[in-house]
Amino acid sequence: MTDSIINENNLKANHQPLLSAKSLSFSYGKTEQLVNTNIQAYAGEFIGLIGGNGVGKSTLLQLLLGLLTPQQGEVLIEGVSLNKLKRRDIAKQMAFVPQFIELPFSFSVEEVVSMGRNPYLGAFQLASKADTDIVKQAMHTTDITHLAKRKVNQLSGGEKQRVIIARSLAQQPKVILLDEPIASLDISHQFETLDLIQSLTQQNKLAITAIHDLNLAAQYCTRLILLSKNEAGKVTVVADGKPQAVLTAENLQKHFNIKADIVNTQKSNYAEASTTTIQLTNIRPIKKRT
Ligand SMILES: Nc1ncnc2c1ncn2[C@@H]1O[C@H](COP(=O)(O)OP(=O)(O)OP(=O)(O)O)[C@@H](O)[C@H]1O
Repeated sequence: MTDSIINENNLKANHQPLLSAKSLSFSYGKTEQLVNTNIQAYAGEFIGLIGGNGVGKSTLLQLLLGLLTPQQGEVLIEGVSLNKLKRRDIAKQMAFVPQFIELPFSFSVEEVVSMGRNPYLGAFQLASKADTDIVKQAMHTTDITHLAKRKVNQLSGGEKQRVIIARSLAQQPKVILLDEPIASLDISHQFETLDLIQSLTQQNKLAITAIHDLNLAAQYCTRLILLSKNEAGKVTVVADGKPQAVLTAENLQKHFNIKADIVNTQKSNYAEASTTTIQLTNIRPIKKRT
């Protein structure tokens, strides 16, 4: 067993999960979406939520945030059920970066990032110097200080994405949930955004992101959770672990309908240079029999 695995096991043995989903089942009306879904997620993890289109990744993120209510099961943050927490208390612990960004166009970047402080302010309470400093720091971390006075509707997709991440950082959350944050970004902004999320997890935050690019997921995420149909045809977590344990030939074939050559590699952009992962090359669809 390597040192990193021993450390990880110790970490999990000694700490309760930061966020956990217990036996979640959820239906949209009569349409069953997720069944008996269990997740235990820890501070410092960068978890990629993977699975085909329409499988339920966004739905699961909304359940974890408490924006959707499961018909069965519960979500707990630091052992406390979301049912027992007020919305603003959840917002102090968890922030969300949505798939489609709708920004109030007449606001400046600084004003939008300042909205991240709302859960901490009373109805007519003005922001304190401490609040302003947190907003400045969030803009600095996401490299948007130079955009502070610009109107958000004048920004590019990549810049808007950074504004939303800055707003989520201003919430000072322990957990950041992201729904395909790199989907509309060019390749350099994809790396930039993933680097940023990775640096947050290295500061002990928990990040869970829905992501379609399996190679970027394998390169950046410390753990992958695969949502798909199980043997009984019900959607749930069918694989959960390190990228090399989840992106197996069998899972690629069964849950993504692809074949690929699976190559062992190092996480070149990861703080621990010795961390290994896999890359998929020669990805090809499996031809359906006619
Ligand atoms: N508000 C809703 N009412 C009814 N059905 C919904 C609703 N939102 C999503 N669905 C359905 O639930 C299923 C899961 O959707 P969801 O958006 O969670 O999938 P996803 O894995 O995030 O998909 P994608 O990768 O395409 O973004 C889909 O079949 C979708 O049509």
